[in-house]
Amino acid sequence: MDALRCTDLTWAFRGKRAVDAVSLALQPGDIYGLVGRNGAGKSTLLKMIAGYLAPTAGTVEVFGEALGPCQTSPRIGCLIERPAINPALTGVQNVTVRAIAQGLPDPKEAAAEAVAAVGLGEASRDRAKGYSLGMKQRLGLALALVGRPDVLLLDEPFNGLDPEGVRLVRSLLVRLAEQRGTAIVVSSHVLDQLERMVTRYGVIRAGRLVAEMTAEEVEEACTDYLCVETADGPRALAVLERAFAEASFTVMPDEAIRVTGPVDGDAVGQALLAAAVPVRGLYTHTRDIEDYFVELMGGLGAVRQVPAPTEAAEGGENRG
Ligand SMILES: Nc1ncnc2c1ncn2[C@@H]1O[C@H](COP(=O)(O)OP(=O)(O)OP(=O)(O)O)[C@@H](O)[C@H]1O
Repeated sequence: MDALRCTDLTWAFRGKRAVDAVSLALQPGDIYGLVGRNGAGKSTLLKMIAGYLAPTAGTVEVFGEALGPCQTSPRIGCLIERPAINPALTGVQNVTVRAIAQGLPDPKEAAAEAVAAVGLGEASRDRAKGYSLGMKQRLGLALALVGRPDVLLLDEPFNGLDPEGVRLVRSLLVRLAEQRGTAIVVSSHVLDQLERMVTRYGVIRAGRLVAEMTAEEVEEACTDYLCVETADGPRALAVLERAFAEASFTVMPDEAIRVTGPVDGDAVGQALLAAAVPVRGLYTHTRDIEDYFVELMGGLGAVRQVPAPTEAAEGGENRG
């Protein structure tokens, strides 16, 4: 069963669709990266799923249970825009209040677990009014995590975090997905951070989900060619052309050979070694993921395009 399913989710304001018939589904353990330019509609989409904003049209289901407009689910934890923090309380008190509001059996223990997970440390006993941006962000994450939600919605979770915090949060999210099966939707402009944890991507452009792809598909799309550097270019080329008939080869002015097509680096190395061709270098040239997504946000490449919205969403009434 899907942990989260959105169908034709739409939010229109003064005739403009900030989110336009977005449908997506997450299995337990999925980490879904939402990518899009400023104003593309990522936060608005997350707010509707979280129950902060009533959709103009469309539905949200959590483990098969439909949520009404602006209905929050105890199975969803979220960090969207600025977290609601009481500055007069300490960090751990803020999280305890949230745990009590959720009716958790042992709110203090649940709060302690959440603040420990985000590495708030000693600061958790200080009043939140003195918190830095990064500490507020960690506290916001602890608020999202308390009660061990099955679905996490995180809007720019790396904002304000120092490099250590970024690493901690990233590995925490991967652990939650892998060990607890938490389904996570994460929007971020920090693409190289997303790249290290996301299992699937969704690209939002002008409110529409224009493309979806797996992490493997992105990796493949970002892998341009294999570069072989040898002292004997002509002989290396002859060996490779014989061994890999389906690949294409380009000899560069410095005699390096660029190989594109269905070829594995190890196999190339072994073929050259077997033919006693000395190899000086063998590496895969990859395109920067940021370049890839910038291109994608402006124009589609060879990825699975998401079909246009259904008629029901096109004519949807405001539910809120
Ligand atoms: N309360 C609101 N009233 C009117 N328009 C809004 C409101 N909230 C968002 N919008 C509009 O909806 C569109 C999507 O905004 P949203 O904040 O969801 O984008 P985003 O992808 O999260 O952007 P960013 O990356 O900058 O955070 C924008 O054009 C924005 O101006």
